[in-house]
Amino acid sequence: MEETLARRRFVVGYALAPKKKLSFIQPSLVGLACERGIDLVAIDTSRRLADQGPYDCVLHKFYGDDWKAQLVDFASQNPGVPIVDPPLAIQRLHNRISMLQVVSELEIHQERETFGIPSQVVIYNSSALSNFGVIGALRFPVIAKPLVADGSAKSHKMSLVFHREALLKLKPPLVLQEFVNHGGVIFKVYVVGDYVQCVKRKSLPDVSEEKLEHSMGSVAFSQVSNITMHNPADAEYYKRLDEVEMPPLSFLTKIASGLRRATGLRLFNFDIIRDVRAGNHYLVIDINYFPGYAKMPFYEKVLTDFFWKIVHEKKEQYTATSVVSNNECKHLSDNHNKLAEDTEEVG
Ligand SMILES: Nc1ncnc2c1ncn2[C@@H]1O[C@H](COP(=O)(O)OP(=O)(O)OP(=O)(O)O)[C@@H](O)[C@H]1O
Ligand SMILES: O=P(O)(O)O[C@H]1[C@H](OP(=O)(O)O)[C@@H](OP(=O)(O)O)[C@@H](O)[C@@H](O)[C@@H]1OP(=O)(O)O
Ligand SMILES: [Mg+2]
Ligand SMILES: [Mg+2]
Repeated sequence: MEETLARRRFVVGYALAPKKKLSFIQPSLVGLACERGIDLVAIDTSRRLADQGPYDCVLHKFYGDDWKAQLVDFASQNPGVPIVDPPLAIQRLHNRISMLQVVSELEIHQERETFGIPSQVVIYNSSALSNFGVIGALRFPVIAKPLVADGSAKSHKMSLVFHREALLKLKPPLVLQEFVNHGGVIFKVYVVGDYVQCVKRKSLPDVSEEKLEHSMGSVAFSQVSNITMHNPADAEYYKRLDEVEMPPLSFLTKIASGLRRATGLRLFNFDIIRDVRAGNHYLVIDINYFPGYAKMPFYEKVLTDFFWKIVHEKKEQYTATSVVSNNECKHLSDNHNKLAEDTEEVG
């Protein structure tokens, strides 16, 4: 028997929204995983999950009560198959208060660096926006963020608010979080199981006392740090960004492991900024489930290694039986390439 035929293959079933599928399921990832014996197979979310498979792992960024019930049903029938990640664990990130609560609870020992979260208050109704007892302790400017962070476009719509009066036009429920000057650079820390990688991204510029005094009302913005295409007009900024020192990886790894343990999540990133007033104090401002990994250097290898570990941890209980040779991996990758091109032409 040929060696390739004798090798056991594994199936990772994925349930992702169309946009996420397009960005994450790249031919380069599908091809590499295939070479390592792992087939990435789309789950048909219009059919019962428990009727599909067999899978060695279920990967998902998909929401709703029906989907949660499907996962529970699937888990009861396939107790050995890991679900990445459990809906209950993900849910904690859908509220910007419970999301950061977990950071405040971490106990990490690091010689030089310290970390925390910005001061913030939660506002459930409009009357609280004019209640000095509620907002009196906040220092302006503040960022108003929707309380819910469920991945909808609405949940990313924010405003930088310079003065108390400008709060009145905001629509609760929201979180008012103190804006911390951080040199216009944000660090995005990608976590994939026990792997951690940090990248620098553009952020909002610092607000000086003078600017605060002369600024009126508020400024709306959305997903500033998601810009990967550099505008040539910003050449000077990106030159400076290149030179910005990263936080020590050992420090970020400790935070990442702490968050992994506390939340039970394996796929997430967190945004962290360095307070310009105290060069070694950091603030975690956001945590995202299953972020845009395709923007992370070497994502194919990192994710393939992760899938490999997950399916091998469970290999005693395997049920999937598909057998594909390396030549077929090439076909699979080519087909995905074709699919991606077709989709691009359509879109
Ligand atoms: N407390 C803060 N102090 C300074 N800047 C902040 C603060 N909170 C947010 N920002 C800036 O606003 C941006 C958006 O905030 P945040 O990351 O909370 O939003 P998001 O929509 O959840 O982002 P993502 O696209 O990463 O999910 C940050 O990337 C950062 O540039
Ligand atoms: O769109 P991208 O692939 O870039 O990924 C973004 C991801 O969108 P998607 O899951 O719809 O793809 C966002 O998730 P939701 O909050 O909207 O759920 C959020 O995690 C962003 O932080 C990600 O960007 P990154 O932080 O990695 O730069
Ligand atoms: Mg963010
Ligand atoms: Mg976010």
